[in-house]
Amino acid sequence: MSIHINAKKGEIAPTVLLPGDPMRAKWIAETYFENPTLYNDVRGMYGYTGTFNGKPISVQGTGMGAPSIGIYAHELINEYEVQKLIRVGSAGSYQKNVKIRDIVIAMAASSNSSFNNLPFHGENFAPTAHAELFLAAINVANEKNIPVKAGNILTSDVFYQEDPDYYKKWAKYGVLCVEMETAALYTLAARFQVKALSLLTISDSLVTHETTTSEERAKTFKEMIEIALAIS
Ligand SMILES: O=P(O)(O)O[C@H]1O[C@H](CO)[C@@H](O)[C@H]1O
Ligand SMILES: O=c1cc[nH]c(=O)[nH]1
Repeated sequence: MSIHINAKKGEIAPTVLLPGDPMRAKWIAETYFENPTLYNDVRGMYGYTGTFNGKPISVQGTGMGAPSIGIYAHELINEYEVQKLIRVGSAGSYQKNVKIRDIVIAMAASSNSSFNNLPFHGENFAPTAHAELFLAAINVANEKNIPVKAGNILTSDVFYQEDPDYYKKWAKYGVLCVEMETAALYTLAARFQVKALSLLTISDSLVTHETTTSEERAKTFKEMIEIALAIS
């Protein structure tokens, strides 16, 4: 057992899918896993292990923001020897051509979070996807005819920005969308030499102010989960 996960050693698979929402973890386990077993309910942050096509796989809710995913990723890697961490999240679009329901694969994660500033003392570490996982995800998307966009994203500590135009400075540099965890995940994966990738589905747009219903989100999350499972 670790501080935030009450699983025994060996109960978590070497590959873990990481949604922010613990209810999405439950949905993924119950929809896609064979024989899912709940291994964690500490703080309601559900974690399940099952198999997919006979291969062990886990899914663990991470909560929202860099500090929260930082705790779960750290414990999964260091206490449970997880080797492959695949975030399956939602994000807000920063570009006109990144539309709601689109899937974005995060090549890199810019950030306004202090998560990376603290260890690097103000110098800049560039958090990037694991190249092998990134290429595998692009190949699966092509094989399955699932359109995806890939590029730089923003990991933000703030969901409700005071300035409604805040997004524009990032958009100008080609940043595709905003979410709240990937930079921390990629940095920890680099630190502990494991593989990480973030797959994101656009749930709303900062540009057009469109949003998706929960039903629509579940439907498009399906394609993102299909990619994640295929590279797991
Ligand atoms: O849908 P999830 O994975 O939680 O991701 C996004 O949604 C949350 C904000 O609503 C943040 O965690 C953000 O990163
Ligand atoms: O962090 C997030 C996630 C979805 N939509 C946003 O606007 N921000």
